[in-house]
Amino acid sequence: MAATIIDGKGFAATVREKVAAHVARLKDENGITPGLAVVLVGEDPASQVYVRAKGKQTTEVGMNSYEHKLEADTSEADLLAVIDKLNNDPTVHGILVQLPLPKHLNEDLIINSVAPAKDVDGFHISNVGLLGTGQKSMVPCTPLGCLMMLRDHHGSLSGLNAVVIGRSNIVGKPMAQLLLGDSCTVTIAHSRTKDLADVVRRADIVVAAVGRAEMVPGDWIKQGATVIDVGINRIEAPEKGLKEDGSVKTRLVGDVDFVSCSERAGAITPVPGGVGPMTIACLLANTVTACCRANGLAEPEGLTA
Ligand SMILES: NC(=O)C1=CN([C@@H]2O[C@H](COP(=O)(O)OP(=O)(O)OC[C@H]3O[C@@H](n4cnc5c(N)ncnc54)[C@H](OP(=O)(O)O)[C@@H]3O)[C@@H](O)[C@H]2O)C=CC1
Ligand SMILES: Nc1nc(=O)c2c([nH]1)NC[C@@H]1CN(c3ccc(C(=O)N[C@@H](CCC(=O)O)C(=O)O)cc3)C=[N+]21
Repeated sequence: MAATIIDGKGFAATVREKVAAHVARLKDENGITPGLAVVLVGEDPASQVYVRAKGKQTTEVGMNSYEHKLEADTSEADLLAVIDKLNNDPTVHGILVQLPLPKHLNEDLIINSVAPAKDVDGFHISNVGLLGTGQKSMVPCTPLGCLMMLRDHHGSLSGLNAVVIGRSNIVGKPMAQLLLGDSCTVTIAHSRTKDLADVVRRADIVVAAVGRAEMVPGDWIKQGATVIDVGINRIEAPEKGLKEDGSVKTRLVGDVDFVSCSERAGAITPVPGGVGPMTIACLLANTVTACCRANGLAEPEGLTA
């Protein structure tokens, strides 16, 4: 049986509609417009694409978008000063510092300088601790988007075996916390895991967040399992021909081999059009949530974990 393809792009559009409706209400009833500030240091081309997409979608749902583009050689002190200004700006409800940062900047220090209440990425140690102890927090956007799709597909996740491949602070670890919060039996696999194939074969839910193109083959997937593919990998696609500069054209693939995995899975997210669009939609959702909390107002329903 061919798997159901989980339409992340469509789901994300629904999330954005809910966000837009809540933003409209905040404006009408409270005279407040939520604002999201994105800070980009340097000129990484992939980061520029994401930041542009975030800015566009932020304004489309009726929120204010503020972009701060800083030179690649910006000093730590100057970056901290920008963040401090945003922390104290009442028109800014969410702050996102685009990662990765240039090597000379201390990523942990920068992340922890964002006011936790405005940390719409959910990366601040305070939010990490709140999530880990089951308290109300800002939840990282990518895992939140994955959780929303899983809940929508399964209803309850209680008692299911979930395997998360990858243990990064931005995807793997918070994903595992959220699945545990929904009463899955959670295994976190990583580069030192023995017999990864065996571990994955036991999973009712597989979340792949590794960063290795198509590394999960279909024969690792238990019949009927749900596969969430977080990976975004650009690979050469000679079948598409050459670019103007003579180099080979590229295409995006995930961390799972979509063709063989979709033969065994019950449901699977595609790349592109799966987790990626949900990540940005959840960023907007977190910004509205942060704005409501900052103003002591009721939060939108169904947009948090
Ligand atoms: N769709 C979206 O919105 C987003 C997509 N991404 C994508 O998700 C992927 C993962 O991102 P991120 O978490 O930041 O990546 P990291 O590089 O921070 O982490 C990768 C993880 O994969 C593990 N790993 C590496 N090789 C193997 C292997 N052979 N077998 C098992 N585990 C392995 C690493 O293990 P170890 O810890 O032992 O080194 C590590 O824990 C990337 O493709 C990224 O582009 C990321 C964020 C958002
Ligand atoms: N502070 C911070 N927070 C992040 O959330 C963050 C970050 N830094 N750095 C980079 C990663 C990556 N990330 C993606 C967001 C959207 C898509 C996305 O929309 N992808 C489209 C395709 C886009 C394309 O065509 O290139 C899709 O999968 O359909 C992908 C990846 C957020 N990240």
